[in-house]
Amino acid sequence: MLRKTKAMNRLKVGVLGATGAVGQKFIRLLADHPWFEIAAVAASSRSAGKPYAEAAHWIEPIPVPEAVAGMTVRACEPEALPEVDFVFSGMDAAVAGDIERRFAEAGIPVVTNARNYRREAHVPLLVPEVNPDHIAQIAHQTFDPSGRGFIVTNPNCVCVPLVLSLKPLADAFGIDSVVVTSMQAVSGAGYPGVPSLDILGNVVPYIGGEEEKIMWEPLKLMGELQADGTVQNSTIGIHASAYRVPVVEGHLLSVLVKLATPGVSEQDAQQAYADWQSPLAGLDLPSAPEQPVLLYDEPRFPQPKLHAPNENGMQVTMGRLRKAGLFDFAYTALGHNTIRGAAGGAVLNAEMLVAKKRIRSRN
Ligand SMILES: NC(=O)C1=CN([C@@H]2O[C@H](COP(=O)(O)OP(=O)(O)OC[C@H]3O[C@@H](n4cnc5c(N)ncnc54)[C@H](OP(=O)(O)O)[C@@H]3O)[C@@H](O)[C@H]2O)C=CC1
Ligand SMILES: N[C@@H](CC(=O)OP(=O)(O)O)C(=O)O
Repeated sequence: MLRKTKAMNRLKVGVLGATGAVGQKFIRLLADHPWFEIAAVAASSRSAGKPYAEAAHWIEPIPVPEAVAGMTVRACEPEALPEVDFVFSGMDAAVAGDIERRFAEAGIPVVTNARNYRREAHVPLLVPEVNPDHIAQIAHQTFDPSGRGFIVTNPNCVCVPLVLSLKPLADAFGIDSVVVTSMQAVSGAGYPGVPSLDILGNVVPYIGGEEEKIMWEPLKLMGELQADGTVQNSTIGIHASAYRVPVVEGHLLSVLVKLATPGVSEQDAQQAYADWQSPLAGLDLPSAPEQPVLLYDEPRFPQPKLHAPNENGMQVTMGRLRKAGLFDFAYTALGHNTIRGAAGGAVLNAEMLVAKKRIRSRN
């Protein structure tokens, strides 16, 4: 259930990569969205021309939404989606770069989950509760001289719970360094993903390319926007180790943090979480969680099975905040990887872009 918000004429959206694991999550989240209406679904030439329900190997635990099931899948080309106001992208990163650029050049805003443009100098890497000011980077993009078309990205699915859980500490005390170990759900690898013989009853201590993203993306997310539209990356030191574990949904993180302020007590740290205010409060965005970060007292919490679905999968949960020997604090954090860390994060980004009047109806 989305939050009830003020009624508006729904914007027409296209979903690129609509048949994939993330694409299906978009379809599910958008099926009853109060601001957005799915006008078109698109995927590779393997799927184009087929009814959506036939082209997609549907893995969501609800039936394919009726309004989408019979839609004909289109090619991922701007000319094939003339009626859309903007597109979401859940395309394979191997092809997303060129295709997303073509949509932006054609004047169609792209809100993407793929990794291709995250490091681009003028492309926002956005978590709206953490760096909403980075939206101003859009004005410096050169994809479309008219300024209508642009690209906004959401981060890697580990980085979302990492930066959201660090943010209250960063605002109150500053952060010197972080060591994070991620225990990542199999759904992060898409479908069919990790072979069952590799992951059942097992842990795989390597996910290709993941640690590099976890060590870099938070620096941009927590960096400072400059007048020329670039971001001066944060200088926080981050070390990451990424593990694949036999969990279906929810990436669990073990985090060690050294603060920039000495002598912070456990009570002060807890108070920082209690006092922290989301910059989204009052914006009335349909997918925004009431409480973006929830810190549990119960030492057995959070757990992926119990808490990844909190607030429709959009809340980051934390627990076991405690003093830690060589560092200042240790804690556990959890985020729903395919919702908050992927499609849901992108939908929230689009809602923020609508609220900031960066996305509008093209008619
Ligand atoms: N799974 C996750 O938790 C997360 C995934 N991501 C990113 O999201 C993206 C999608 O991931 P996921 O859904 O798991 O991947 P899938 O492999 O399940 O889906 C890929 C999608 O891309 C489409 N596609 C493939 N080739 C082309 C092409 N040449 N032209 C147009 N469309 C094409 C596929 O269409 P078709 O069905 O026709 O082949 C399909 O719709 C990736 O970039 C991934 O890195 C990011 C964060 C988390
Ligand atoms: N690598 C992530 C999913 C993913 O595709 O991430 P990214 O969007 O950063 O490439 C995982 O396995 O859980």
